[in-house]
Amino acid sequence: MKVLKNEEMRKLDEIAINTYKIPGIILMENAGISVVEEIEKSLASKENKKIAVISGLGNNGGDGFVITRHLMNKGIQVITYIVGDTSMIKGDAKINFDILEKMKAFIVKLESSEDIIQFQEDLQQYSILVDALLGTGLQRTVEGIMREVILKMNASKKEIIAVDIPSGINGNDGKVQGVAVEAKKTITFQLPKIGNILFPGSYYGGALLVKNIGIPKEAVSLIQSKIHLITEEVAASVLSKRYGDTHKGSYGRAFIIAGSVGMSGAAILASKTALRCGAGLLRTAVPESLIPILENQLIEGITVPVKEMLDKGIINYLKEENVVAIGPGCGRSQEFEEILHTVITSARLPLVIDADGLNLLANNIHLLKDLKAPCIITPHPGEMSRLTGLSIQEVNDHRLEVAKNFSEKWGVITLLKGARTVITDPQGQIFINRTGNPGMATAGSGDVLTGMITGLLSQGVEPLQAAIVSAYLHGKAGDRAAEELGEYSMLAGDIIDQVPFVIQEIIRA
Ligand SMILES: NC(=O)C1=CN([C@@H]2O[C@H](COP(=O)(O)OP(=O)(O)OC[C@H]3O[C@@H](n4cnc5c(N)ncnc54)[C@H](OP(=O)(O)O)[C@@H]3O)[C@@H](O)[C@H]2O)[C@@H](O)CC1
Ligand SMILES: Nc1ncnc2c1ncn2[C@@H]1O[C@H](COP(=O)(O)OP(=O)(O)O)[C@@H](O)[C@H]1O
Ligand SMILES: [K+]
Repeated sequence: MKVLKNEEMRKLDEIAINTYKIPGIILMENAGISVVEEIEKSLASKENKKIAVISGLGNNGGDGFVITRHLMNKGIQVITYIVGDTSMIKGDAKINFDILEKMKAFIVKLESSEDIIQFQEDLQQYSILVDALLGTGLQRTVEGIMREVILKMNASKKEIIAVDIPSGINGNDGKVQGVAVEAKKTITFQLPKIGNILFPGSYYGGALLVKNIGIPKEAVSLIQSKIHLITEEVAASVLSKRYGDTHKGSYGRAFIIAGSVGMSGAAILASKTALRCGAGLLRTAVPESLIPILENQLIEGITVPVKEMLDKGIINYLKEENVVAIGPGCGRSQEFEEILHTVITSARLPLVIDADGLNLLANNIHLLKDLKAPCIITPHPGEMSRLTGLSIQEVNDHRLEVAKNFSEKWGVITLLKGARTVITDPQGQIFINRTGNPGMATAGSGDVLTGMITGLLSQGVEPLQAAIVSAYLHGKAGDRAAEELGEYSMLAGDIIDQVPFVIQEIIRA
């Protein structure tokens, strides 16, 4: 699903209105009605049915006027607050404002500090507040009366439903422009905006619902956005049912180079996951001293000593494999550095580089120019900072751009981990993942992700798809683990335990 910037959403509205001749007021009507449906759902469980719709002067406020009208028609008690000088309302919003006046709707204007004192008192009587102050037209830091109104709405602790995007959140990047509404749910129109998806905007928005407002599919296809939200349908298109007449060889051979003394767990986690994600055959190369531990923990996989790889020739050793992953828990030994160097510059099979593999790479980033095969790197922000020389703060502040620039510069698929993992390719495409939770911020969960990507690549899944689907699957398995065990207690191994159920769920859907 495409994710839009404010300007792109405006362009889409324009195409619908100018090319497809759908009057803007119809789009506004549909937008308002779609929010009313959600208000009714929230209202069903409440005794107090009184609602406040809090509108601005733009089209987001216009949606609010439509919402008021429909709630009135349904016999629901509703009061509209308007922030600012109502003589400034124009266009479709003005038409809807005039209708409300004719309907003798209860309208309160908020223009001064005294009005705010009364507003704060009033808020206690409502069951739901509808936030229709600012949408994709947010231009600058929110100040003055508008800021006061938002602060009072938040302080009221009432359930807030946001129209399109929580007011104060920048649709282009999810950042708070001074202050923002904290909503329980947000109904966004036609397609999500970046600010609905990325943090902190996503946190402020609560549950996100995307509602169609009648813009034709063809119009959507005219918008050239390169940013996509990863959906279950994408995962389902990759994780198809297996064909009956297949065998172990049909699902490929995966090779994982991982582990060091004190970090055998990383090798085990990645390996187990690759098998759970369907790899036909798996070999894991670890330092010799770890072999007994792996043999004990991973009976389905084959374990080989790293030294044997070096003795027999790294490339020769990998010639039957379909994918090689390097890095989880491998430390920064010279042996691994040599393997990484050779694999990057000479191996002709898909490559996944994670964790210490990335730390080793950071010392010698130019090796990537000699890649002979598709490569996926899976840094967390700390590793990305080492790879790029940017600070962690800079990486986190510009997650999409940082990952995109890295992919374009080095010709790799970049999977930048964290809350809202971002995947980018050398063509400038950006995919954002919404699954997952803070319970996954636990040692080893990154190793599980590497195992997933490796398992899918072994089965011939295209590298970009493997990265996208793994991020989705990983987060979804993490969400199930959090549901069962809680975010505090879940461990990386618990994510693996959920993988079979998640895959089955996706295949059956
Ligand atoms: N046909 C369509 O296009 C459809 C659009 N739809 C809806 O329209 C929304 C976009 O509407 P929009 O473009 O009118 O902008 P909107 O979010 O209402 O904000 C503009 C107003 O806010 C003000 N303002 C800005 N920043 C401010 C600040 N920091 N602090 C204070 N004020 C600030 C700005 O004032 P000005 O800058 O002019 O002084 C102006 O008054 C979109 O999110 C969706 O809900 C749907 O109905 C579907 C059809
Ligand atoms: N708050 C969060 N929301 C969603 N996913 C998260 C969150 N915190 C961590 N994760 C995911 O957990 C994984 C952690 O990986 P990583 O930092 O490499 O851990 P480790 O090195 O311990 O294995 C990543 O896939 C990351 O996206
Ligand atoms: K809003």
